Amino acid sequence: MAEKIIMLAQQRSAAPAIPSILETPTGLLSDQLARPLHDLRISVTDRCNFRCVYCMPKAVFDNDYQYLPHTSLLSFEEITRLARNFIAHGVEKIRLTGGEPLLRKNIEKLVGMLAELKTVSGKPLDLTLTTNASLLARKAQSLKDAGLQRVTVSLDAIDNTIFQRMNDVDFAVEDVLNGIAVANQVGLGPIKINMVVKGGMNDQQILPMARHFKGTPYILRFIEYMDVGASNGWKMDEVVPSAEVVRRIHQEMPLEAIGANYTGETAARWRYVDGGGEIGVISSVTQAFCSDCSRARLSTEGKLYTCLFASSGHDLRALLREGRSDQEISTVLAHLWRARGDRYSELRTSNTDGLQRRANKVEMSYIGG
Ligand SMILES: Nc1nc2c(ncn2[C@@H]2O[C@H](COP(=O)(O)OP(=O)(O)OP(=O)(O)O)[C@@H](O)[C@H]2O)c(=O)[nH]1
Ligand SMILES: C[S@@+](CC[C@H](N)C(=O)[O-])C[C@H]1O[C@@H](n2cnc3c(N)ncnc32)[C@H](O)[C@@H]1O
Ligand code: SF4
Ligand code: SF4
Repeated sequence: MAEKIIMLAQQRSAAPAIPSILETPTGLLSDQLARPLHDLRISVTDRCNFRCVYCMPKAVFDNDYQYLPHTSLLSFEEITRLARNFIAHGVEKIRLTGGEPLLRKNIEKLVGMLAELKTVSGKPLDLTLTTNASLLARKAQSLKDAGLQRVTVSLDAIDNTIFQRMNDVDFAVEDVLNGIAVANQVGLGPIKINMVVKGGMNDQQILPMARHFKGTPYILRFIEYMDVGASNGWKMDEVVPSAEVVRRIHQEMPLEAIGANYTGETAARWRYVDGGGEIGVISSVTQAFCSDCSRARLSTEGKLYTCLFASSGHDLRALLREGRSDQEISTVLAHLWRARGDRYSELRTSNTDGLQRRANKVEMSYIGG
């Protein structure tokens, strides 16, 4: 397979109409929908110590669940080598995720290795990590020292009973808040707080969460519950549209829309009219943002996925372990990105029933959220 892709890419790049990737001045790529490759999300483990009902429900992720064996995982050296190849094609942001990334042993070492890489234009990477914060208070300082720039923390409720119902392992809100405070103190900000809103589970927490974080340095973002993977039993009627989230908050704490920080940002931004800071809404179900999607995902075992909702990936680990050169790996990446036409969420909007039947969508804990 890899052989075929390399040959195909070489044939293509030999044709006069398509410049070879080595001739591309900045190494920047564009896919079938003219989207650049800008953001690489790396899943460093498929394991987690939470069992969030919308992500790793206990009924599926039980004691018999087969996680990947350690030998399947990419080593830190392999991750860094692939990251360098992605960066050569224009990646400027790397997010470490999972599963719970802070469960990966010596994660600080990987952060240190990635922090040394520079973008094509010579700037430092935007190096960040998404975490449930269970180990954040303990690790924040060493992550900062290793070169991590910022963190995003998931928190689905400010009410302890509701939060514990969401994480399903009795983890306390107070401990997440402590992790956030320590991360902020050591300089891992600006910190974003991600809340997945699942209708009937935690939507009554929209206002309490907004009240809690208003006027703090933290940016709260509400995420529409998505049909990722095949185990969360997703139903459209459990999605609370972002427009409803904004309506509820605006009624009590007036909001106004503000522009995006950058093209392809997942969140639409709103600020409090009274100067109390900003919130974001991530409307991947009701207002899909595929048209600007510049995100590639590297799974725990080294497969490249060009969409969060893909059912298969491309085995980059095999290339590494077969002893391929950086030039060959780079050629494969270029070929795969140029062939990319994914826009699952946009298609879902127009055909929910049909897409629900897509088989074997990968789990978010495996591909990285
Ligand atoms: N459908 C879809 N959802 C996504 C995608 N990327 C992120 N999300 C959702 O948005 C959530 C927030 O993602 P983050 O990684 O915090 O967002 P981000 O926009 O990369 O964050 P910043 O770097 O801080 O701007 C994720 O947990 C997913 O639920 C995507 O490519 N497609
Ligand atoms: C998969 S987790 C991995 C990182 C870390 N364990 C955490 O929870 O922050 C990354 C993000 O994906 C989000 N997520 C997981 N399942 C989701 C779903 N079905 N719909 C929307 N967001 C989801 C989580 O809320 C979290 O913010
Ligand atoms: S959302 Fe994050 S914390 Fe929750 S189960 Fe998934 S990987 Fe774990
Ligand atoms: S559904 Fe796929 S193409 Fe659309 S924004 Fe998400 S990852 Fe990107």
